[in-house]
Amino acid sequence: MSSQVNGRPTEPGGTVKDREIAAEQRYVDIAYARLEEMRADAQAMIREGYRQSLAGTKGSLVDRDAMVHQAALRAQALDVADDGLVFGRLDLAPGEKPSGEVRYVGRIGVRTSEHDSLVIDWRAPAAEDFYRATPEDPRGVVRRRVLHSRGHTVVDLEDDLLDPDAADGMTIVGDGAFLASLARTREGAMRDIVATIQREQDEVIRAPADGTVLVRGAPGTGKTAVALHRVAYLLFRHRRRFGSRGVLVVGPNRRFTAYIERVLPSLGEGSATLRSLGDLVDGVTATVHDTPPLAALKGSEAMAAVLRRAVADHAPGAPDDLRVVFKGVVVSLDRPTLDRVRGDVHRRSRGSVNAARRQVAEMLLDALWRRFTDLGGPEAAREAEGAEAGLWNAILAADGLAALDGEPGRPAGNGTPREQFDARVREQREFTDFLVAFWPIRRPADVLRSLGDPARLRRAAGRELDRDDVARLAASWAAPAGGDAPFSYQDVALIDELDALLGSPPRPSRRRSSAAADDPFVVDGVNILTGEEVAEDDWEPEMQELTTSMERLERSRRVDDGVVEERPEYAHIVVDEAQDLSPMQWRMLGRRGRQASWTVVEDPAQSAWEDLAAARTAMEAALSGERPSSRNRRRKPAPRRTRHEYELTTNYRNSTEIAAVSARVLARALPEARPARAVRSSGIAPVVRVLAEDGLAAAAREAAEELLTQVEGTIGVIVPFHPAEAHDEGTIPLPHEIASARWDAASRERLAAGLPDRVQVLDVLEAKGLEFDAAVIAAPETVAAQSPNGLRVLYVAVSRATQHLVVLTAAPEWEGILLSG
Ligand SMILES: Nc1ncnc2c1ncn2[C@@H]1O[C@H](COP(=O)(O)OP(=O)(O)OP(=O)(O)O)[C@@H](O)[C@H]1O
Repeated sequence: MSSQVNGRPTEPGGTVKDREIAAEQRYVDIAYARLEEMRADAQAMIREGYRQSLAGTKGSLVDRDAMVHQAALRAQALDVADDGLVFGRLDLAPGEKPSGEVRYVGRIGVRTSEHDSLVIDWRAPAAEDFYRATPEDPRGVVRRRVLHSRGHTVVDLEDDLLDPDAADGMTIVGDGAFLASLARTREGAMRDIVATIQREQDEVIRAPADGTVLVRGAPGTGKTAVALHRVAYLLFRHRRRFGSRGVLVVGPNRRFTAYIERVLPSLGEGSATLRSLGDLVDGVTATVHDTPPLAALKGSEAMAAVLRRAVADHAPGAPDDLRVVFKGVVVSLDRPTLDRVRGDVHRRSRGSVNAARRQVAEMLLDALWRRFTDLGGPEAAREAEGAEAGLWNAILAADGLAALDGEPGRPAGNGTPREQFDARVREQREFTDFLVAFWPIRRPADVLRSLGDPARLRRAAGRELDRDDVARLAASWAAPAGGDAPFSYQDVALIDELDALLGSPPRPSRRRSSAAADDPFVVDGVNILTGEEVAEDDWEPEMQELTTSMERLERSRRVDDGVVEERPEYAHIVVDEAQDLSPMQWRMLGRRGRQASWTVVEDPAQSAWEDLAAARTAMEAALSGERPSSRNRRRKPAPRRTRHEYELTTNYRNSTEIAAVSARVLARALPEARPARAVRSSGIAPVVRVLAEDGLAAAAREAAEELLTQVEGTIGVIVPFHPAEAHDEGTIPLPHEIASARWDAASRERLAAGLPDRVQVLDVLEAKGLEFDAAVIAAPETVAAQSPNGLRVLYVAVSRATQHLVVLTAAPEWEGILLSG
């Protein structure tokens, strides 16, 4: 970036820069005054909306809803623009206007009451030059000026002279404020970068809205920042398309989503949905990470087939014989027959097991009828009925009473013998009770937990899992004493897969009780075949029309008893840290974006994933809108949608000193990879301390305390991952497992006890995507040995800090590895 310093005093009490700042302040004041008027207009509109609602007609309620909603959005956008409304100015080369046009760029567009532009929205086409112009390609821009403000006050300026030949008498001021802004203190939450978006970043932000935008870049190159600004851009430019069907932003974990959650609102966008991979399924929350080997197992696509078989197994507690009586004949189905019925239903029911109870009822009746005819059918029934009537008549005669009416064995009622059979069997409570127990409505989370039973998991394992796999998986889902096993991030994708296999139960709806009064499948007010609630006559359909759009949305996403009623689909999905998604997680995302366009940002060098190729195949399937299927695993690749690929090359996070350390780790992890270019030197050398293994935790705390006196912002203490996975007795833990066992939750809590909030103690997997002013890395040797891609995990850890890096190791060779390569 070219800039010239020019701060010479010109007159008493002021510099050139002061004068320029004062001039810009006058303009900014005018823009704020107009913003205030626009705010007053929006408030007036909200009041008008409520006034109309008092008129009370149905039509006016709908109008009110729309008007208040629009006005509230507007008021919200105007509020976020309040801080740093104007941040850029472009002076264009003389063209139609002899002195050249001046454009101001800001967080939102502001026009005068006569509709002349005062400030251009940063996402508008006219603002593009602000981010794209360079001295090599000035695009008609002579001078680009960045205004740094605090609240409504302009505090600094920085100019780039892009076309010196056209800069006739123009003042150029600046002192590297951009680089200075990179060194600013981090406050624990990510901030927007609208004022300083760089050209290569802007190209990604404004990339075409269709197909897939794939962005790669090393740590700190702004991938996350760019992805979020792209969301704001897409919602601004294609509001109708993306605003109505929604944009989903997915991050790796909750710590990360908390870190980035302020960026979109600060850009005036509250409408995108931000979720971590652990919260994508309504009603389920991941609270733990699996160890890398267990995550690899749970995340592999083979689990799709395992889960399909698990769903086809009998439900826990399902009865294994059915007995009904027809005309005195006991007809029963044994376990093998019931298994056959179950298998047939699963083969025929397409993707909605929970909705298949009607089919089950029909197939059970078929099987019962076959069994009945095998037993002699109507003939046997006649005989049985005859014997029964004979017995009764004998009893009656003994009491001196008349014999029973009717001929034994004659069909009672109408219809064919089969129809009569069906009607009689259906009426029997034994049959309906059996149906409910044999084919219960199953909740995905329960099915997953049921696989904590090794015998059940073994039945589902097929060739996909060996004995060891079964034991490890079952142990992770088995209920510990006093509760349920917590769900992990990978479990959530499995639950979503199960949800897709089970399908929603038939939608509860209401109908008139009179229609259902004599229906034998209505048990306790619910039709057990359709799931319909049979209501009394108090249902008022007109009430539905009085709900607002928000209430309708709420209801459509309602979670009913743990069964996800409706999985939302989005128009655009942003996936951050995409290199770490497992195939099963890609399948989960794919279900939410079959028609979506995508922005995928990743750094393969930071991937903890072992089988990246399998994850790539699953990613391609998700991006192409392919319907994932476990039956048809050798699927034809779907036609690829348009793809735009970008690479970001400048590291805005790390000082050059820290970047050198991370480049050394990268060279070991992936010798062929290229590190990004860091642009800011801090003069602060990274530190490596060699200590005894058992002194590492105490040293980490000491280092954090020391750093508290050196930086004003955040400090991350990044420790090895603690293996939560249960070990079989007799298994000898590997040395790194012994070492990492020191970093369990209790020791981490001890480490953090009493330290201020700006110190965070977290494990290497949680550190992904985060940023701190100072980072303390404990035991790099353990991190590197913990998983096959441990060096890449370490690469993530050492690239988190902006200013200070302190590494504590018990392995002396790591001093050389990190400091001299
Ligand atoms: N153009 C820019 N102007 C100012 N700051 C920027 C710019 N681009 C990026 N940054 C800052 O650099 C830091 C790193 O950005 P970000 O977290 O988006 O990088 P990343 O590529 O996603 O990193 P990682 O791969 O480690 O997750 C953030 O503090 C971000 O605000």
